[in-house]
Amino acid sequence: METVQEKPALGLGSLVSSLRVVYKSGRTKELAWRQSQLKGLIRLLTEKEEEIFDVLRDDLGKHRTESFRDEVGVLVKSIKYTLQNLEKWAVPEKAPTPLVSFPATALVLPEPLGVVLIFSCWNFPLVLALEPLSGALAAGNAVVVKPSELAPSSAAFLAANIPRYLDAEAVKVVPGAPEVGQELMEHRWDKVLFTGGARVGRIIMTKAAKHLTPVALELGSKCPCIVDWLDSRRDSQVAVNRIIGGKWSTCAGQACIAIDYILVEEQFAPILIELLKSTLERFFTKPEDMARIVNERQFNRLSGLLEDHKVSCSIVHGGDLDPKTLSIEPTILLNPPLDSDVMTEEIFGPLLPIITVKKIEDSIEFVNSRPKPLAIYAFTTSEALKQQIIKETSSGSVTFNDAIVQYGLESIPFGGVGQSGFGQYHGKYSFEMFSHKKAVFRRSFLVEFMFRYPPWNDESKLGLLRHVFRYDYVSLVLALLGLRR
Ligand SMILES: NC(=O)C1=CN([C@@H]2O[C@H](COP(=O)(O)OP(=O)(O)OC[C@H]3O[C@@H](n4cnc5c(N)ncnc54)[C@H](O)[C@@H]3O)[C@@H](O)[C@H]2O)C=CC1
Ligand SMILES: CCCCCC(=O)O
Repeated sequence: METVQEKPALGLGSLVSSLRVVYKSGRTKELAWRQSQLKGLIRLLTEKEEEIFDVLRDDLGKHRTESFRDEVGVLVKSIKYTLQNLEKWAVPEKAPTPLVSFPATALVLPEPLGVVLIFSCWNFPLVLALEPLSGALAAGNAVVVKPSELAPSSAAFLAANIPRYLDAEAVKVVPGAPEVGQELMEHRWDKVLFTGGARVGRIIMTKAAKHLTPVALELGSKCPCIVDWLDSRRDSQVAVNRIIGGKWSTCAGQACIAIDYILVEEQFAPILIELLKSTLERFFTKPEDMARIVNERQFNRLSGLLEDHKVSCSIVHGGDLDPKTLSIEPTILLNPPLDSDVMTEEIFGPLLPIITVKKIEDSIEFVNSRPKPLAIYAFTTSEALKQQIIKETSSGSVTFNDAIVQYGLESIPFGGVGQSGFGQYHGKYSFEMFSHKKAVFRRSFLVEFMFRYPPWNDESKLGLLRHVFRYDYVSLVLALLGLRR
């Protein structure tokens, strides 16, 4: 039988082995342990709030208010929701049993997977590590978290504080370069959750295949925002507020569920652009009102998207870039070429192309002609258009008349579909992502249906089986009494 040869480790093999020993002790399975870990996370987030604001400012230039909204606040709310519901989620579900197995009982028992690995991304370095971590702990696993090296202050914060607030033997933070991630993937895990780009996602899947390790991939995409004409001036302003919130106000658009581009009927584009411009001027009055670009590589990638002359000619607002501060002002493009990189690659930054269509319904074909996105947004009061979008498009989620805030719902799953990823988490979905649903079936010796066994010497057993599988109790009893075949 082929054995997977583990390559020489960066000393991580002993880390994985130690976690398996801790998991085998059984303590992570205890409900009290799980609850204590969740309470530890809440303490970490509340007691260290100021330090968290500092590291998010260091890594991404996020204002403390934005950091509370998108990371600390949303995390504490989510973990409290898990704590409130964990006991209920952990209870086995009873399942009905068929007549053929009478008498019997069946249930579905959630059990932890074992030792799991979480890769988080740099743009929301706390929430993308601790949201899945909370689910893995709630499910009773031992966990390794590999934060991104592109948010070094946040990674260092997690490495220093997770052992102080959680069970340091059962929860490990392994910061470091991609090579550390490569090395971690040489080992067998009971589940890997990867958040990041498709390029690395493929590497993760390839390495996981050696050990048949189940993987969840939370990847990126181009999230469209369909903007229908809104009769009310107030609704139009609210829509523009929320479009800005779903783009520039959330990590400067460096978000997997940020609005990537807008689709709008051509006659309404000028009105929309003017409203966007006036609102941007009110929202962003000083540099710290918007996060910066994470690093020079991403800055150069984004400025490269504007270098194409046909694209730069399509700029109708913004376009200023400052390599010294890695900041790019909110930029709006009107009908850049559809074959340009800005319309074919995930933007993941503060550039917003507006594409005009003849009829708003044409947006659906436009969206469907591209890979399935993580999120679709549509601002409309037309129920018909909403139903058409729900029925005729496919995406990780669809949000009407807002953007990005769907991330804050613990009650609905978060995750991609198709090339935007697979595996869903948040709330109970996080618990389920890191649980195995074990079927438990109990039979009695009391009743034995001999007609389930050979010798098949006549058709009578077939007749009885027919009655049993049809739940035809009367025919079964009459047949057993010899009064019917
Ligand atoms: N679906 C979601 O929840 C999210 C998706 N994303 C997506 O992530 C992308 C941005 O992330 P990127 O800068 O591409 O990060 P990345 O994909 O390069 O890195 C992500 C993580 O993988 C690790 N890593 C990098 N190379 C590795 C390797 N060869 N082996 C093992 N681990 C490795 C990194 O250290 C980091 O922890 C965008 O496409 C964005 O849409 C970002 C945030 C959330
Ligand atoms: C608001 C928090 C969003 C986190 C996931 C993302 O869009 O990258």
